[in-house]
Amino acid sequence: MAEAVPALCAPTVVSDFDLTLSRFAHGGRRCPSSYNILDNSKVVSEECRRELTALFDHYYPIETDPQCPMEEKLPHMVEWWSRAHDLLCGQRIQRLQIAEVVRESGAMLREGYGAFFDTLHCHGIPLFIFSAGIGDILEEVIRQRGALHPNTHIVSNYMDFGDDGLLQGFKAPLIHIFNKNSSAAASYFQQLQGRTNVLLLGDSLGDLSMADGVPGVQNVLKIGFLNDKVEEQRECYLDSFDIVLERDETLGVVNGLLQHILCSGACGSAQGS
Ligand SMILES: Nc1ccn([C@@H]2O[C@H](COP(=O)(O)O)[C@@H](O)[C@H]2O)c(=O)n1
Repeated sequence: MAEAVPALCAPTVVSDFDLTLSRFAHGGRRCPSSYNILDNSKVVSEECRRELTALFDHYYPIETDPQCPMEEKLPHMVEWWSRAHDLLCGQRIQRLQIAEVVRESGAMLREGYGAFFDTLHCHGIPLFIFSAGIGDILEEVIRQRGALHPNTHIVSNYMDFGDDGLLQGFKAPLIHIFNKNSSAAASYFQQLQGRTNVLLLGDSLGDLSMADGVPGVQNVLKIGFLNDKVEEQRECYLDSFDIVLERDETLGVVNGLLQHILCSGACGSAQGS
């Protein structure tokens, strides 16, 4: 294991999962989000899949409408997540089926994910994944790629299984695309006290608030993956993120930045700063 970089020099990484650490597209086809992995699996009936697709077709355009203010989108997002959870809970999904569902899915992490997860682990840099997806699914995606290390902490929508092993609900609080902030992550944020630099990775404007509430933070470098509706959303993304990566399916820029930061951090500590 490489030497841990002093906390003051090293950043904390706060990242979204779906379509940020996971790919948006591959070979011209869209890759599944953690919800899509479950929706498209054999543990969901055809009828339920049709209903979930209808929800996606109705709500996704609202989620990504650059003309619609966030406050107006909010009730629609709560409605989408709640209706999808109700449908999934009617499917008799077993805890033991999750690993197989992920194995049989087309889930893909962005190119360069191995270097990304390993670098953070080796240098003792906390990785906080804040996702409005399904925690059990995304955690399994990372685990199956051998990239789930103890420096990773995930806050997401985790499934609640009953004593019979069947999905009976989702644990509170419900995390949707526009409520990712300290209210859902306050206790974990306390552990980050003293780390003043944050590298924030996201693909949605809702991801911009993910590091709000980390105590004592001085610098947040915001990197945005602009995957979809690129022309319509470019201006807004450029105004909101420090770096915007258009249709970039890799973690190359992030890995390059990490190397640079770690190199300067190590130099700084050698000079006693
Ligand atoms: N029933 C649903 C609800 C949400 N989604 C998509 O999942 C993404 C999860 O959000 P992240 O914060 O992890 O990026 C979001 O972009 C929704 O479009 C879904 O597919 N089905």
